[in-house]
Amino acid sequence: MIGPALVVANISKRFGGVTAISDVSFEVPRGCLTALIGPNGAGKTTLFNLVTNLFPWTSGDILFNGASLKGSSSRQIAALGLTRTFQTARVFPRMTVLENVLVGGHRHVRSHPIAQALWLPSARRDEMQLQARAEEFLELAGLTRYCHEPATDLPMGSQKMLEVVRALMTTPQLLLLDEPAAGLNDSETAELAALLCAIRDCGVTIMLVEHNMSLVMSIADQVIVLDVGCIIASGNPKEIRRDSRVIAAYMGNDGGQTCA
Ligand SMILES: Nc1ncnc2c1ncn2[C@@H]1O[C@H](COP(=O)(O)OP(=O)(O)OP(=O)(O)O)[C@@H](O)[C@H]1O
Repeated sequence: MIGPALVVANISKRFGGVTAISDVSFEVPRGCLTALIGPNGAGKTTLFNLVTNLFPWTSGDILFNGASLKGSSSRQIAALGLTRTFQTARVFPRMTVLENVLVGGHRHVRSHPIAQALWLPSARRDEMQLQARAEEFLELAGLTRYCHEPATDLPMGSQKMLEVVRALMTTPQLLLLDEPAAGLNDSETAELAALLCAIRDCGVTIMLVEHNMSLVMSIADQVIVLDVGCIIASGNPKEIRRDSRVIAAYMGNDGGQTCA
């Protein structure tokens, strides 16, 4: 596949009198890690919600692999290979870590439902392949030792990693991660950074919304900065770090965020 993975073209979104996104255009290059940053209320999550069609946009278009996502349901978008995680970790309680990961892969089981119900060899083969893939991803994320633990017993950082691993089981082409480092300590953040780089290096395109600037600046290939629904800057981390509009936007924010 050639061309950008995602094209956002002149997208606007209004909620009543509030313009949350105003004529925003950008491209997400294939195989790269793009970070979407901006002060609180800039419109980052709204943009993710538009890409995954949680609600319709007011004008413009969003193309995934060259085709418009307009009118597609969230389920159809997921089937195209676009997977997202949410700000708060959503692990399934009463399931182990491994079971949580397996849930993410069941859409890809090819055996016939009757073969699955009767536990025929084709179904057993599918399940074994799925489990092998899940174990591989858990190892990549350093979660193997928790495999058979209840997922809710994991520390928050590991639950966030688990969510990313479960998303990987859907074989995404584009992974949208909403604040994956929120609530993580420094060593958990470093583990997450390593996991995201490994995923990107496997060819998966990643787009993340993130407030942790040192994480963004250390792993992003491209950074897009939103402020009050508009793009105020885009470029590589080096360019963004010294952009006066970005510095001004963050200096005016009370959240104590710095663009270091
Ligand atoms: N469902 C909604 N109904 C009305 N207004 C909304 C809705 N969702 C978002 N908004 C408004 O859109 C603007 C952008 O919000 P959004 O949550 O996208 O910002 P954000 O950059 O993700 O912020 P944060 O970093 O705090 O999560 C805000 O003014 C917000 O109040």
